[in-house]
Amino acid sequence: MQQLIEKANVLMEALPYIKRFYGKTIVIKYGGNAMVEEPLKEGFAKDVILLKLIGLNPVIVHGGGPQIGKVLAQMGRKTDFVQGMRVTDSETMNVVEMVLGGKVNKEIVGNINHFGGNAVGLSGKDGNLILARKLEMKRLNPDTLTPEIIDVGMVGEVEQVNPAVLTALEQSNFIPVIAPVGVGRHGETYNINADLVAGRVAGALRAEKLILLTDVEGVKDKQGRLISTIDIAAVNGLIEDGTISGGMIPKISCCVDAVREGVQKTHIIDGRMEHACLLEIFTDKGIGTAVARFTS
Ligand SMILES: Nc1ncnc2c1ncn2[C@@H]1O[C@H](COP(=O)(O)OP(=O)(O)O)[C@@H](O)[C@H]1O
Ligand SMILES: CC(=O)N[C@@H](CCC(=O)OP(=O)(O)O)C(=O)O
Repeated sequence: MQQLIEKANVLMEALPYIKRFYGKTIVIKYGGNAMVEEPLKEGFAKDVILLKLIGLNPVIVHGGGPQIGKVLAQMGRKTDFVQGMRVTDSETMNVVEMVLGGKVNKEIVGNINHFGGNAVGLSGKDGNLILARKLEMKRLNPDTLTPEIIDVGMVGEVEQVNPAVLTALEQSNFIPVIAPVGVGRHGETYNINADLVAGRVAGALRAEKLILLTDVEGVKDKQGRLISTIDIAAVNGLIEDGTISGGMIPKISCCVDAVREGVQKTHIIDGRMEHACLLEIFTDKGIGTAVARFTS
């Protein structure tokens, strides 16, 4: 009997959050282990279905870097990364589009639909969702110490998000699953980092939340302890003093951009944990690191 009451208490803990987030958009960047391990894949699909059925509006943006890397390796092609971006020539672009828009996207859509949801896969080309331009990447020349532009090929940055197709899908109760491929003004195809796409989609939709699933607990301090909240005003300092480095820099920067565009709260959470999204959204403590405007 006690156990049953505890179950009811757990459900009741979610009540104020369901009320608060009812009808609101939650953008989730799906990637890392959560997209590889079977129980986590199933758990994620079910979490998304639950969110939709209780009246939230989940929008999924997925990654797939390791999956692209695997196919390129099988083809005997090597890839280079510059500042976390895959150098993308036209043949690599074809593989990226095939893997992200094909296999990876359809597997996620298939899983959500298999467990009872109603997902639709799309890339940034569909409905002109993600208008992109070539990313101008700069670095300091180590010999001359002058800034120079490095050509990373068909790597794009988001110029504009046109959310009409997402609004139409929401009105028909579909769950959109977006591959991070963009289209240029002349119809060219761009490979875009998935975190950046998720941040801009969340901004364009004025989402209530942006959740980035990664393979660490969240943002950690120099002693390796989880930082549970970060004000956007503190982010630059944490980068400058070396607390935040490497792959965490683009992640937290995209959280800051999303907050500036009107997203209420962003979260970097551990996708290795089962039901990570539900634990973040529906519990008092939440998990991972919340990045937002905590002071006015
Ligand atoms: N302060 C920090 N807290 C947590 N991780 C950090 C921090 N600074 C750098 N990192 C690095 O950032 C990585 C996450 O970025 P990345 O590997 O690009 O994630 P993903 O593959 O999920 O997109 C962590 O594995 C860690 O090595
Ligand atoms: C330009 C660029 O690097 N694009 C990424 C797109 C996929 C991605 O971002 O996947 P993850 O989130 O799994 O890293 C790539 O080619 O790997």
